[in-house]
Amino acid sequence: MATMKMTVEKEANPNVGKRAYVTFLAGNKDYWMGVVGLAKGLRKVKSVYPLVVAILPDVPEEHRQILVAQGCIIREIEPVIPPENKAGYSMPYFVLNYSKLRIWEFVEYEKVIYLDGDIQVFGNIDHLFDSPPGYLYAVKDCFCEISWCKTPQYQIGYCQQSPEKVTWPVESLGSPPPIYFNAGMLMFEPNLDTYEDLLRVVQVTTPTYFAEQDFLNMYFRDTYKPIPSTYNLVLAMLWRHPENVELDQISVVHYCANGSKPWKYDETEERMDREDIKMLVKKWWEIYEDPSLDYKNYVEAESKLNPNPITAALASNETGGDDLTNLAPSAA
Ligand SMILES: O=c1ccn([C@@H]2O[C@H](COP(=O)(O)OP(=O)(O)O[C@H]3O[C@H](CO)[C@H](O)[C@H](O)[C@H]3O)[C@@H](O)[C@H]2O)c(=O)[nH]1
Ligand SMILES: O[C@H]1[C@H](O)[C@@H](O)[C@H](O)[C@@H](O)[C@H]1O
Ligand SMILES: [Mn+2]
Repeated sequence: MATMKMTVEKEANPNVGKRAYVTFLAGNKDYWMGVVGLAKGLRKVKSVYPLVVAILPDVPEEHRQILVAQGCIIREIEPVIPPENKAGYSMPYFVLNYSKLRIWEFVEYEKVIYLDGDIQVFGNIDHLFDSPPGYLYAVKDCFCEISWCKTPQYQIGYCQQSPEKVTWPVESLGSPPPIYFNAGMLMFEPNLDTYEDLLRVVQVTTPTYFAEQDFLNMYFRDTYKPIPSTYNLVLAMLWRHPENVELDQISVVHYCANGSKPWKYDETEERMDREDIKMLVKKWWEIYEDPSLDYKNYVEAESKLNPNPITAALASNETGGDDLTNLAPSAA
C-alpha cells in the first residue's frame, strides 16, 4: 500500500523521491523528542517530502525504533572528527555538528532542506525546494546573544540584523565580515564532489567557536543566498530585533535560545518567561502530543478519507499549515 501510494504520488509530483527534509541526531539524550516533534510538524503542514534522520552510531536502538515508528527514514552516518580545537567551542557539544557535513553525500536526493532537531515547522515550506539550484540558502544569524561574546562583532555591539545601530569600524577592523547564516536550517543540493572537498578542507581548517557553522559560512561564502527569517526564526530575534520579525508570518521556529528547547524548557533562564516564548513552547507541545499526527494514525486516517489512491496523492500534494497568525501576543 505504501509503495502504491508512493508510485501515485510520484506521478502527481515528479519531485517526490528527489527531495527530502533531513535532520541530525547524536547521542542518547532527549534530542530524539525534537525529531519526533519535527516529523509530526511536517505532517501537520502536509509536506509531501520525507524526513530523513542522519544518525550517529551512538543513538540507542530504542530511539531509532521510535523514529521509524514515526515514519522517519534512518540513515546512519560516521562521525566527522575535526582537527584539535585549542580555542574551544561556544558549546562543547558543537564539535558533534561537523558530522552534518555527511549530508552532502545524500545524493539519492537532488535537494535537501536540513533542519536542526530543535526546529519546528508551523507552515509548509515545500516551495523552498523550487528555488534556483546552485546556491546554499539559509537565514541570517544574530550576533547579540552572550554565546557570541568571544567574537569582535559582539564585543563592539555590531549585529548584521541592524548594521545601522553600530556601524562596522573599517579603520580599525578592516572590511565588514560577510553576511553570516545560522546553520540550523539550510537548503542545498547534495553533491559528491562538494562532499569530498568539504571533508578535505575541514581537515586543514582550524576549528572555531561555532564549529561547522563557521566552517560552512566560510566554505559557501560565494554561493550563499540569504532568505527571510520566516524560514528559521532564531528566538533571540524576538527581543533583539523585534522590528525585523513578523510573528504571524513565521513558518519555522528554531528553539535555540538557552532554556527554550521545549522538551527541557526552563522558565528560569533569561527571557524564557516571555509570553511569546511560552506560546511557542506550548505550540510545540500541542504538535508533539497530538495523536492524530502519529505516523500510524495519520496514514490510517488519510487512507479512510481518500480511499482512492489518486485522490490521496493529490490531497497530499496540497500545501497546508497552521502559520503563526494566531500566535502573535495580543497588544494588551
Ligand atoms: O546531544 C546532541 C546535541 C545536538 N544534536 C543535534 O545537533 C543539532 C544542533 O544542536 P543545537 O540545536 O543544540 O545547537 P544550536 O541551534 O544552538 O546551534 C547552532 O550552531 C551549531 C554550531 O555547531 C550548529 O550549526 C546548529 O545547527 C546551529 O543551529 C540539534 O538540533 C540536534 O539535531 C543531537 O542530536 N544531540
Ligand atoms: O546566533 C545563534 C544563537 O546564539 C544560538 O543559540 C547558537 O547556538 C548559534 O550557534 C548561534 O549562531
Ligand atoms: Mn538548533
